Amino acid sequence: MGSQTISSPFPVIDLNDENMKADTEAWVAACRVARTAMEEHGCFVVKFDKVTESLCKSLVSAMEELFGLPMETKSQKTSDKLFHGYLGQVSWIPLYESLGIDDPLSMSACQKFANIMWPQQPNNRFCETVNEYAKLVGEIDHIAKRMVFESYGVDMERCKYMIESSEYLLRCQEYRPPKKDEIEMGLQPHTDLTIISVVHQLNNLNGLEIKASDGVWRGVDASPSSFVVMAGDAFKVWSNGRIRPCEHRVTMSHDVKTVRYSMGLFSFSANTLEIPPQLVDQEHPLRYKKTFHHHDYLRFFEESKIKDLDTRMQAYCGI
Ligand SMILES: O=C(O)CCC(=O)C(=O)O
Ligand SMILES: [Fe+2]
Repeated sequence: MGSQTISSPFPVIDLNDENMKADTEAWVAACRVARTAMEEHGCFVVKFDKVTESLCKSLVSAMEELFGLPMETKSQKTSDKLFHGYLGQVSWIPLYESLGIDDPLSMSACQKFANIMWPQQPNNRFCETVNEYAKLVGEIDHIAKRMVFESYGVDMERCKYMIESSEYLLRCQEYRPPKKDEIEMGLQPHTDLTIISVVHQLNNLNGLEIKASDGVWRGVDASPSSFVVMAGDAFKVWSNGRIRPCEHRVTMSHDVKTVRYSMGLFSFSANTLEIPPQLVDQEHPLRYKKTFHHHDYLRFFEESKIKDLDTRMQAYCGI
C-alpha cells in the first residue's frame, strides 16, 4: 500500500472510568461520543482493562498453537456462511490467514471448534482462554450497542432484543511479515458485513488503518487494552442510513519482522433487522425495506459481488 497514512486517534471511550455508570453525566457524554463517532468515522476506540495482559499472553500462545497446525487440519473448519470458515493461501492476500470460531461466548461451541482442530484429545486450555476472552469482548459489544441506542433515544427493550438475537463469530487472524518483493497489503480496504465488529490488535503490532471522515487513512495504535468498535453494513441499515460503516484495511510494513495476530468479535442478527421508528422522520425518510436477513445478505454479497457499499445496500434492500 503506497499511500501515506497519518496517525491520529479516533474518539476514545474509557470503559474503566469509575464514573461510567448508566445515567451519570459521564455515561450520557460517552453515549453521544459513541454515536457521533459512528456517524462520522464508523468507529471509536474503547479502553477496557478487564482483558488483562496475562489473558492476552495466553491468547497469543493459543493463536500460535492454532495457526501452527497443518493447513490440512485448519481447512477442516468449513462453513456455509461466508467468512466463517478457514481462509488462507489466497493469492491476492498472501500474508493473511484466518479461522472463525462460531458462537464463542458458549464454552461448548469453543469445544466443538477445538475438537475439529485437535481431534485426538480435548484442548481445554485453548477453549478456556478463547471463551474467557470472547465473553469479555462480548461485554464491549453490548456496551457499544447500548450507548448508540441510548444516544438515539431508542428504547432499551429493542437493544436487549438485538443483543439477545445476535449471533457471534470470533475471527482469529494471522498475518505474516511481507518478503522483500511482496506488497505490504495484509487485507484490502473493506467494510464488515456485521452489525458491529470489535477488533483487537492482539500482539501489539500496528497494521489496522481506518479511512476517517476526511477520506484520509489513519493508523490505530495497538495496545493490549485498546479495542476498536466498528460499524458494519447492517448497522447502517438499522440506523436508517445515519451510521457510516467503517472502511478499513491492514498494512504490514516491511519493517515488521514478526507475525501479527488480531482478533475480531463479529455480531450478526439472527432475526430480520428492524429500523426503530425513532430513526425515521421527515428529515430521514425510511431508506430500507424490512427485508434485511443477515445470512441472506452474506449470500447476496457473495453472489452479487457488488463492491460499492451504497450500490450493494440499495440493490439488497433499498427503497
Ligand atoms: O486485522 C485487523 O486488524 C482487521 C481484520 C479485519 O478487518 C477483518 O477481519 O474484517
Ligand atoms: Fe474487517
